[in-house]
Amino acid sequence: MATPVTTPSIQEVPQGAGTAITPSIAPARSAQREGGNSLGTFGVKSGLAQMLKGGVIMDVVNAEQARIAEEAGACAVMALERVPADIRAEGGVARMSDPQMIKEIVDAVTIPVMAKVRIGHFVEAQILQAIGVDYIDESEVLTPADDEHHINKHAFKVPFVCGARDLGEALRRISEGAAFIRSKGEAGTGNVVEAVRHSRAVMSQIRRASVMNEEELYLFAKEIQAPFHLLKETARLKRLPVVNFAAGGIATPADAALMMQLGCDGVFVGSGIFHSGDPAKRARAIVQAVTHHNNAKILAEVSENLGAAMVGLTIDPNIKGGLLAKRGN
Ligand SMILES: O=C(CO)[C@H](O)[C@H](O)COP(=O)(O)O
Repeated sequence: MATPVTTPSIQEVPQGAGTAITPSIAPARSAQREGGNSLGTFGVKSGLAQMLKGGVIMDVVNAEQARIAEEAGACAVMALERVPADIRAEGGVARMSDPQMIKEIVDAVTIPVMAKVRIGHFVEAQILQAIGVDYIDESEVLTPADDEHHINKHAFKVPFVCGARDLGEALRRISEGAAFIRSKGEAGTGNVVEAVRHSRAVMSQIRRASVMNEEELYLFAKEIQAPFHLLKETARLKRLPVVNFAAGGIATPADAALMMQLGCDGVFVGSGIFHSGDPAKRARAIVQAVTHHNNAKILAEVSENLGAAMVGLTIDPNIKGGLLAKRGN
């Protein structure tokens, strides 16, 4: 398990959710696996996610890659059969990965293991919870199973991560029980522009909300289709009430540092590492870049001689595989 990086700071949680407490990550994982029933509150789930702050979460498709990620300093891995660039290139229906393959990755590392389910596919989520993954990503990278409903994430003990393009989308996911938000970006492109767009959108809407009075907040909640109580809490905190990572298209140490300087709490890197010339070196460099995101000298050092970066794609409406970020709303 990862060494805790921060102490959970969220004191107020979504209506109907449990009480925030300071969690210990290891008992939470073992209790989840043993089917314990006392760890499912929103406070615990969002508190566990706080421990990943300042870290890099890397997509891995086998135990060997998971070990490389852990040695490079990843704070967690995302276990999946195909990284987004391959899902995009190969097409077809992308589903939850084989539980056996996920279990091999869980057994290979000591850091938390995440795995993806299709949007709305609550049975895939039941399966991942049963095999003891640490976090579930209800992800637009997989083919949606339900084009109207997301999973009721309050019904699960395991914390969920969800993607968002703006503040309204982020708060709708939190109201469904997401304990961790990430930008959608445009996964599998190696192009950071959409992650920048989505993270800037969330942050500028939070800045606007933070100076509104209550009447204005009611109107803004209607405009962005966000639950009022969550918008009010976000305005008070001047940040999302859960951790907010960047994801989708991050391929270089400079991309990762850019997202951190824009105010993200950490980054996901999928295709960018294991589709590059020297995955171990790039993985270490991206971890260093996130840690030292404000130090241009260190950023220059870690950016040297990394070998080939993944080939990037221009994002246009005819992009192969379509725009993944448009899935789910
Ligand atoms: O869905 C994800 C985060 O949960 C992916 O891990 C992430 O978006 C990867 O994208 P990319 O391959 O562009 O880095």
